[in-house]
Amino acid sequence: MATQDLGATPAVAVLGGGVMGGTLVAALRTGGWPGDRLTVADQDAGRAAALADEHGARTAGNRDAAASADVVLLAVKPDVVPAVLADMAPVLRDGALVVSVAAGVPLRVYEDALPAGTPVVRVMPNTPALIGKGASAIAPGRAAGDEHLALVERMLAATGLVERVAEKHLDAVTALSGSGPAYAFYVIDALAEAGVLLGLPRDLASRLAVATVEGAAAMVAQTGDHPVVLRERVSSPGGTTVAGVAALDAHAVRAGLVAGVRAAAERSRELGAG
Ligand SMILES: NC(=O)C1=CN([C@@H]2O[C@H](COP(=O)(O)OP(=O)(O)OC[C@H]3O[C@@H](n4cnc5c(N)ncnc54)[C@H](OP(=O)(O)O)[C@@H]3O)[C@@H](O)[C@H]2O)C=CC1
Ligand SMILES: O=C(O)[C@@H]1CCC=N1
Repeated sequence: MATQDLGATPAVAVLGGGVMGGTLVAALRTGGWPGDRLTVADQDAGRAAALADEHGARTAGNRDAAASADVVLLAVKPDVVPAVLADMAPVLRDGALVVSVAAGVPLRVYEDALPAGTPVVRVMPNTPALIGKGASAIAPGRAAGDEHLALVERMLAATGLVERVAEKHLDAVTALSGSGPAYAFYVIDALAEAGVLLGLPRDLASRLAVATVEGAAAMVAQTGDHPVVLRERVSSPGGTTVAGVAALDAHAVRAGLVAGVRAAAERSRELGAG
């Protein structure tokens, strides 16, 4: 199989212009990817056109987009992946890289459907990628080398943290950071609602909840201290925080979060089973 010139700016086709496809198109453009090296396809042509217009990209159908791309980025739902692969396999350029963000779908599904030797990289991003605060993990298929991982990292340069992992970790990554923003939004909403319950104006409660979660996350990142150590520093003996944390424990909030992440990982495995 020929090798694409991955050193220049490869032509990228994004198949699926929904939440994550749109996020990645925006991140590519923010990272300096030229609009004329981006093609967007979606089964809803109007959605593809709106996304392409917003970012100065082109549109095409799945097949045409894939046929002219050096990198085909799949951002369709997991159950749609097999049909999209079957459609694009005959037209894929020699050496083209296939990247997919679909939750759960194993690398072997792509490798079995595409021409032998096609390099495939799975990515599990999350929605804060839109503002450069994302957390993504990338895992290579059998034919994907360091140059392909480096290219995917280049594509994700404007999204935030990118970690290389083995595929066996992707269900856990999906459950933790892929779905994770939803848990954080859930916590922020609950904290703000509790403030309202205690009589704070809603907008004030919301600003305090957001700043508190943002500040706590930044403190873990910047100090490198373990969250337990930082929690102890907030907790004066006999004070308000130990009373609050004891109530969280009594309501099994920690166990609930662990159960939530485990349930999401299980669902990721189910999605992969087809
Ligand atoms: N949202 C997130 O936070 C994350 C999502 N992902 C993954 O990203 C993928 C997309 O998810 P998300 O963006 O949320 O979903 P969306 O439903 O927002 O986007 C999927 C898009 O693909 C379109 N589509 C459906 N069938 C086809 C087809 N055959 N060819 C081209 N486009 C098609 C859909 O159109 P229509 O709506 O008409 O069906 C829709 O516009 C999933 O595999 C998911 O696992 C990964 C990490 C995080
Ligand atoms: O909910 C989902 O299935 C996708 C994958 C991770 C985040 N959203």
